[in-house]
Formats: sequence, C-alpha cells, structure tokens
Amino acid sequence: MAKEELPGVLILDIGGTHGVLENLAVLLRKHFHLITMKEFLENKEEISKKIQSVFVFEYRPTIDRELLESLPNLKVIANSGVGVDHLDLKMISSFGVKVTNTPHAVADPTADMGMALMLASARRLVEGCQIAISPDTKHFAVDWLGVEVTRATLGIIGMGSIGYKVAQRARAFNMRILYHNRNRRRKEEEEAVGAHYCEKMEDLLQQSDFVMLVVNLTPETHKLIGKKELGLMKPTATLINISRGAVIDQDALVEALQNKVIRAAALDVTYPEPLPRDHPLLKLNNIIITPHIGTATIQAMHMMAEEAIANMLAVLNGHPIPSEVFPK
Ligand SMILES: O=C(O)C(=O)CO
Repeated sequence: MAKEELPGVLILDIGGTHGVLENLAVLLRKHFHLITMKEFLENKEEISKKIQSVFVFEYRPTIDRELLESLPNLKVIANSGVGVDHLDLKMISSFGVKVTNTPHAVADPTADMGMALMLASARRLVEGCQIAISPDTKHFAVDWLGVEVTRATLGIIGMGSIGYKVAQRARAFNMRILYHNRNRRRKEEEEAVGAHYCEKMEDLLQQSDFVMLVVNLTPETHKLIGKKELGLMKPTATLINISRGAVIDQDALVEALQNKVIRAAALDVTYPEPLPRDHPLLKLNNIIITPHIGTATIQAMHMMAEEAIANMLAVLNGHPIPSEVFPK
C-alpha cells in the first residue's frame, strides 16, 4: 500500500537521529504513514486531516487542547509507557479520542531499574566509581562503607505489575518483603514471592531498610511521602523512587537527607525533569539521581512500540483494545 493510503500517525518526540528511534520508525511505517511534528507544523492545513493517531514517545506534557482542535480525525493517542499523568485524560476523552498505554513492555525494565538503584545506593556505586577514576589513589573502602541488600527488609509501596516484579527479584536476594497497596494481592501471589501485606503504610515505613515507591501518580499519591513519613523511616533506611517525582515532597526529602533522617535516596524520577542545575537535591552526596530511564533499553523501546502499534490498530479497526486507559 502507498504510504499516503496508510492511516497517518503523528509522532511526538521521535525526531532524533539515534539508531533506536529509526528502528521504531521502521516498525511504525509497516502500518502507518509517519508524520513528524516538524512536518505537521510546516504543513498543518494539508496534513491535519490525515492524522488518525498520535504516538507519544516520551514522558512529556505535549497534548493540549489546541493540538486536539487541529486534528479532526484523531481517534487514539498511544502513550509509550504505563504512566499517563502527563495527559489530561478527561480533556482528551471530551474530543472522543481514546488513550492507550504499554503496561506489559515497561514492567521488567522498570523493576530492573528499581533493583539497580537499590543496589547502587546500598553499595555506594557512584561514589566508588568516582573514587576509582579520581587521580587521588589514597582512598580506603572503610571510609565509605555501604550496606547490604541481601536479607534486608524491602518495603514496596504500590504492588501493581512493576511492584510485583520487584518482589520477584528481591526474593532472589533473600529479602524480607513487605508491601502496601490499595488492594491486597491474592494469597497465592503473596506466597509466591513471600510478601507480607501491611495495611498501614506507617508499619512498612517503620520496618523497612529499603522503601521503594512504585505507585501511579494520582491526587491520592501526590506527596505521599513527606516529612512525617520520612520521619517514620529508620535512620539507616534508603528511599528509592521509580514511580513519579511528585509522589515525594522534595523539600522534605532535601531536609531529611541533609539531617540524616534517612541514610540515602535513589531517584529515577523527580519534579521537574530535569531538575534545575541549582536544585538542593543535586548538592547532596547521599543521593543517586538518574534521568527517568526506567524503560530506556533497546528491548523496552521495541516492545513499547509494538504494544502501542497493537493498541492503535485495534482502535482504528474497531477491535478490542489491549490497553486502554480511562479518565477517572
Ligand atoms: O512507564 C512509565 O510510565 C515510566 O515512567 C517507566 O519508567
């Protein structure tokens, strides 16, 4: 089929020239006529009617009313990634447009990232690397001892599919696993990973050596971890965040890390992203920050594109949609 006859997909944020993005474009071109944001802006009049789907490639708040008003035939916005807090679902739905996400592709790489951050913080990997490459060779490990993950207690806040995959990995480290979630998991699922349910988040915070945040960002989870919650954690505990930055009250975290209320933090997400260069979190030495790379693997990029393509085709062909997200 000629590319013009295929349904048009507007690509947000795929404009790079990196090999991995070109590979995604190859996958998408099998089913769609690809339209970049640049092409769209240069030739809005002619192109806008052709666009039936939008592929959101990065976690950015890019879909506004003005864009939706300019796309009369839009049927679906396919988000890469599971979190859709950057999309105004109610507003999008008022245009009769569906939103989909990619929960399957993200679960393993994001859980891996949680483990990577926990291990890196526990064993002070970033400092170790800096010491190894520094010109001063007179460093003694005894001056910067880490802590062990093996047999420690891990508290997982948010036991959806990513949280559960973290628990599966933590079991291999003989960790004691606690979790807090809106809904308790089935008994068989708890037993399979040896996880204990804490109805009260406070109990989990008080007992855990590592607390990992894996919740969606919603009005209920906004600043879920603040001064009070940090104060409940052990002074030897580490806070890991692989969900969304705004789940933590960052001012309270700065204070807690400065005053050694907790041992350390390891964050893949912050607000805003990236943090301003003079942000106090960047001045601390008991923190590791990565730039929201939970799904930044070659494999995840491909799986997310495949999952998004399946979602878009289902909407356009009127089939059951594998992963639709509904406004609350
Ligand atoms: O899937 C998502 O929404 C992520 O942010 C993964 O890190």
